[in-house]
Amino acid sequence: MDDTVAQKIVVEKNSPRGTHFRRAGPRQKVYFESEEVHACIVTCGGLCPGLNTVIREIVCGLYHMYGVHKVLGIEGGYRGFYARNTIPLTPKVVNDIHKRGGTILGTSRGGQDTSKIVDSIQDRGINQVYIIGGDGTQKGASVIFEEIRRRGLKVAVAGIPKTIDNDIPIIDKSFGFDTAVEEAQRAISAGHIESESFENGIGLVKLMGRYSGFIAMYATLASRDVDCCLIPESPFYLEGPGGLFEFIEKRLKENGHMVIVIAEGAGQELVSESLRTTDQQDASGNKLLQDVGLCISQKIKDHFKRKKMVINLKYIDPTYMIRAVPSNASDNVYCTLLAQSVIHGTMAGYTGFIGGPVNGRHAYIPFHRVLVEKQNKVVITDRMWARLLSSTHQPSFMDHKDVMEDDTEKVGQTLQVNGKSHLGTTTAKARDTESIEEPSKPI
Ligand SMILES: Nc1ncnc2c1ncn2[C@@H]1O[C@H](COP(=O)(O)OP(=O)(O)OP(=O)(O)O)[C@@H](O)[C@H]1O
Ligand SMILES: O=P(O)(O)OC[C@H]1O[C@](O)(CO)[C@@H](O)[C@@H]1O
Repeated sequence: MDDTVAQKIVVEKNSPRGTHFRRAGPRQKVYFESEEVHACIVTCGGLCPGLNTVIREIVCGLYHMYGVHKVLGIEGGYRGFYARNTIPLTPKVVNDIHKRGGTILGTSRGGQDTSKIVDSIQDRGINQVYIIGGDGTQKGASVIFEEIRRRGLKVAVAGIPKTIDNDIPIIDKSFGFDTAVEEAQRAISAGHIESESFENGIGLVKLMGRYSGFIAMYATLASRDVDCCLIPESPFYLEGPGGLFEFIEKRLKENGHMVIVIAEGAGQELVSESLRTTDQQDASGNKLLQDVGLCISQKIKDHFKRKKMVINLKYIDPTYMIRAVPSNASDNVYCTLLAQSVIHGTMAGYTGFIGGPVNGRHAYIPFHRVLVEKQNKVVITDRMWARLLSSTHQPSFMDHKDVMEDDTEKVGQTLQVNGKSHLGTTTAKARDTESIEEPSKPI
């Protein structure tokens, strides 16, 4: 391991930075030293509350804590490295950006040409690259890191995980998630008010969550207005005993109205063949999902029409309203911690890692560790889902399908779900900070 890029500075034992680094051992008492740090920041993938806050804190942290004055913003995602302009970022430029949603840099999907990206990094004399984005983005970051290593460049690459769906593995939580849950409640509240105001009113609210139902689950638990929450991890069925239609009839009879929350990736198998376009992908190769909310709305309407029962169903899709809002107070604090932790890691000479909290402690996790892990998902035999079921009293739909097999380690644990016992599984993910390997130093 060559530390030529690092200048050895002994950190004051009692300084906050000293405390921060002591946890991970003496090698971290080494700061990044090149002639001059020249950093760049890029955001890729979908929007997420808090993107601007992270950008702001990287710029201000580098400037104020490390005297770094050269920070470039790459416009429009990965392709911006070679196809767009750059924006010089200073504390003055970014001062107020955390109050706005979106990203001042712009973002995109697709357009990952590693060779051209690294050429651009090399040509511009950049020696620190901060990459903010979801799992696709971090795969791209890992490839960029490998190419930089192959070329023998003294450039640090650091990833800041972003996904509103909260499905990045290993880390405790992704930024923007709290804000998304809070904003989702506004939509749920609208659905509740609409449903209450009409005879047999049904508010159907679609929330984000392509493969994991965290937003739907937490928004349901937080709001208490939801009668039924449907997520990708919990298959459900419509007709017959224990099915969704039967439950809707029961709730309408009892209360005269109800609210259903559905995550965008739930019940995709119920979307009719004609609507399904399995081969369609976005520019990054992600499968495009059909609007399950619209589809289920129609199926509910058809069902009650057949039964000659009048219902008033209001479908609410707040997807982009939720993603586009500025981050709330707790996410702003969290974004600050994330950004500072990552720049400390990079200035300490680390590269090829994503930064994030693991069991409440900030960790630097090598790209290869994150990329081999499966997406974080709601475990429907875990306590949180059981809590939701007992809060909504919805059917578990477990009569119909067996509990989804999860390839995480199974721990014998019996849970009461809808009055029935089920063998529980808990996620035994690599959550132990000690087990996380050290990321590399720039060569
Ligand atoms: N396997 C991969 N290898 C290299 N680059 C990738 C890979 N997958 C995605 N990318 C690139 O990463 C960028 C973002 O990817 P993607 O659109 O999948 O969003 P994401 O980072 O997963 O965020 P979100 O959670 O919002 O979907 C794109 O520019 C895409 O080309
Ligand atoms: O419409 P876009 O911008 O491609 O993004 C949609 C996707 O992005 C996410 O918000 C984050 O991955 C998903 O929940 C959603 O399916």
